[in-house]
Parts: sequence; structure tokens; C-alpha cells
Amino acid sequence: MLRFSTAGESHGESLVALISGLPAGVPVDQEFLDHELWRRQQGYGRGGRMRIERDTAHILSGVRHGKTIGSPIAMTLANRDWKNWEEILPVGEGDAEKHKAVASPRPGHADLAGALKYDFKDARYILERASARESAARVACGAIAKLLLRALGVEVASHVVRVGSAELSREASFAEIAAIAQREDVLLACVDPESEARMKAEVDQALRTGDTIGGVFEVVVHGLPPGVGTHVNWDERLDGLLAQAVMSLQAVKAVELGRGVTAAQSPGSKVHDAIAYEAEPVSEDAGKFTRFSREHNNAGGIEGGISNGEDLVVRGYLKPISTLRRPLASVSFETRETTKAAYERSDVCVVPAAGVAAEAMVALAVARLVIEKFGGDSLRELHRNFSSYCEQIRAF
Ligand SMILES: Cc1cc2nc3c(=O)[nH]c(=O)nc-3n(C[C@H](O)[C@H](O)[C@H](O)COP(=O)(O)O)c2cc1C
Ligand SMILES: C=C(O[C@@H]1CC(C(=O)O)=C[C@@H](OP(=O)(O)O)[C@H]1O)C(=O)O
Repeated sequence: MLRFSTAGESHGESLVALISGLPAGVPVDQEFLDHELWRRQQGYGRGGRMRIERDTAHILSGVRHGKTIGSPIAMTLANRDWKNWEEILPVGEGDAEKHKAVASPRPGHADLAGALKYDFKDARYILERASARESAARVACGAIAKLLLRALGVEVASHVVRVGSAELSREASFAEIAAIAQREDVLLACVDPESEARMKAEVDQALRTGDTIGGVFEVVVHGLPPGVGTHVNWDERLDGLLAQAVMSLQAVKAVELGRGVTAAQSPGSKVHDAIAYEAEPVSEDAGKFTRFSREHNNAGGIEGGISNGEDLVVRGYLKPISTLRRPLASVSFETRETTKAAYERSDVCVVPAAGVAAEAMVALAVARLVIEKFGGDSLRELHRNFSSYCEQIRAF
């Protein structure tokens, strides 16, 4: 079973990522891993911290001569900012004088709920792990899941469809979305320059006024055959697993599959993707899995918790960042008096970065189900099982 976990605090020495359950023989491309990590650091509206960090995954185990060997893969990602906090956040007893307490919790962050739960009168003990710095470790694991999927012809990409009230004004093709990953300036990871300019204006407004802004990203999985996930048990449904994977990311407050949100306001005749049958048999090269086809993909590639061969389309809705340069009211842990919420520095908009982290989470969820369905201890065995199933589907 594909499993992964992370450890590490935002300003600690290092993040740690552990992923196991991959077959042997998956090519692991260090450049690709680091490029994915770089992408997660980009986007217009990120704060000062991203000028300090330069993320790279240091692989400690599970890979030999550029390929997985079937054993768990351990990676570390150093926090460059650690040297600025080494004395402030010591691992041992340390110097209490130097410790910088976060004593007025930020509305929207984990500060108050975490301080109450873990019995700390200093939210720094909470924010260190609640921080989305952790998502870098997820991206390192997700990059490996993506490389496994890529070996089977399955690709995962994301783009931004909304920042605040600025929405993408047209449909995007998968090729356009995938091309964003090659951009040198990610800006707002939007496929349409005119929409992107409106999105940028939303971020500029937030920057000017000491506010923050949220938005919506969309992750698309291309090339997945029908039959991944199942309707038979609630916890094996692809839709449920994707929703949990994306919702688990920091600041994601809603997940939409296909056109799930507008579907709830529309009649069935306008929502469901009518089925047709193509005259010609499908060839492997065309990237199609069956002669059954759809005019549109409002279902987002999932029916009954099972992939149906269309692109998977998963949207994540991000709340605005909770650390405000013009802070909201809060209460001091010490005096219990009304005060302003803590502010040191912060991101103002993270929609493109969250999209990259969501790509990783989606890739990990899909890779887990693919490994479960097709099995195999080596990539060769997995590939053979996958291809023979695709052949069966084409001949249906
Ligand atoms: C890539 C990324 C960067 C983030 N950067 C910040 C930040 O600079 N400041 C902040 O207050 N929250 C930031 N957040 C959001 C917080 O981590 C998140 O709101 C907090 O952990 C509370 O969790 P919740 O929003 O899921 O309830 C970021 C989230 C993501 C995905
Ligand atoms: C470090 C990252 O994001 C951080 C996520 C984050 C938060 O509260 O979630 C707060 C900020 O950290 P700091 O207070 O050190 O500036 C972000 O920079 C990262 O994405 O790598």
C-alpha cells in the first residue's frame, strides 16, 4: 500500500518526508523533484520567507542509481530560515529569554484552537507545525507519485481559476494547464493573460490595504483509465479519497469535483454527461480508453466513486490567508485584554502554490489506488498489468 508521512516544524532544522509502497524500478529524477518544489514556492503575493528558502529534496534511502528499489524512500528538505531561529526555537532546553512568544492568537490560524488543545500560552508551539511549510514535504512525496503515474502515461497538472473576485473567463485545455509547469514566471498560474491581470489586481489591492486574498485552483489528471476507485465501499471511493486529500491542505475550505457546485443548482438534463458510441475503434495512440464518449465532463471524470476515463477535475477553494498586516482583534493570552492579532510577516496570496501542493496530494491518492488495483513489485510488472487491463477496456 502506498503510504506517506511528513515531520518537521516551519522554522526547525529540516522537514522530513517518508513514502513507502512504491514498486521497484520507478525512475526518480532529482531535477524534476526540485522543479516541483520550486513551483510550490512561486506565485505573485508570496511573502519574505520565500526569498530565504530554496527547497531541494535530499534523498536518503529507497533510490539507487536513479530508480526506486521497492524500499521506503526517506527525504529531508532543509529550512534555510532555521539559522535565524536556532536560538529562538532551540530543540533542547534553550534560552527562554530569547524565545519570541506568539501571545495574541490570529483569527483563522490554528493558534487559539491549538493552544487550548495542547495547553500552551504561546501559539508558536502550534503554528510551527500548522504552517503550510509542511506542504513542501508533501510535494516531494507527490513528485515521486507523479513519476510513477507518468511511467503509465498519466499526467497531473494545475492552474488557478479564481483569485478573490477575479475569475478565469474561459475553459482551459489540458495542454494549456500542463504548460504552466514549464513557465519561468508563474505569476498567478492562469492560462489566460487577461484573466491573470485581473487576478493580479486583486492581489495588489490586498497588498496595498494590508489584507489577504483567497481563490480557487483546479487540478486535472489526464490519461487515467476507467475503473480506478470503487462504489462498493465508502472508504474506497475515488471522489471521497480525492476530497480528503485536497481538503487536508492548509487553508483549503471546500473541494469541488467536476462542476459539483453549479450542478447543485441545475436540472439533471443540463448536468449529466450524455453517452455516445464512436464509430471507429479507439487506438492506443489516441489516448482514449473506450469507444464510449462524452460531449462534456461535468462529472469531473468520476461516477459512482469510479474513474470513467475522462479527465479527473478537482477544485480546491482557499480561504484568504489569516495573518493580516492590518490585524484583526484578538485577546492577549497573558493579560486577557483586547489587542491586535500577532503579525511578523506573511504571504498575501498562495493560490498557485496551493495548486502545486494539491497536485501532489491528488497524485498520491491516485497512485495509491493504481498500485492497489494493478499490483506488482516492479514497475515492469505494474505496467504489464496496467496495459493488459487497458487492452481489456478497449475491447469491451
Ligand atoms: C502554500 C501556503 C502558504 C501559506 N502561507 C501562509 C502565511 O504566510 N500566513 C498564514 O497565516 N497562513 C498561511 N497559510 C495558511 C495557513 O497555513 C492555514 O490557514 C493554517 O494552518 C490554519 O489551517 P486552516 O486554514 O486549514 O484552518 C498558507 C497556506 C498555504 C497552502
Ligand atoms: C514557509 C512556507 O510558508 C509559510 C506558511 C505559513 C503558514 O502559516 O502556513 C507562514 C509563513 O511562514 P513565515 O512565518 O516563516 O513567513 C509562510 O512563509 C512555505 O510555503 O514553504
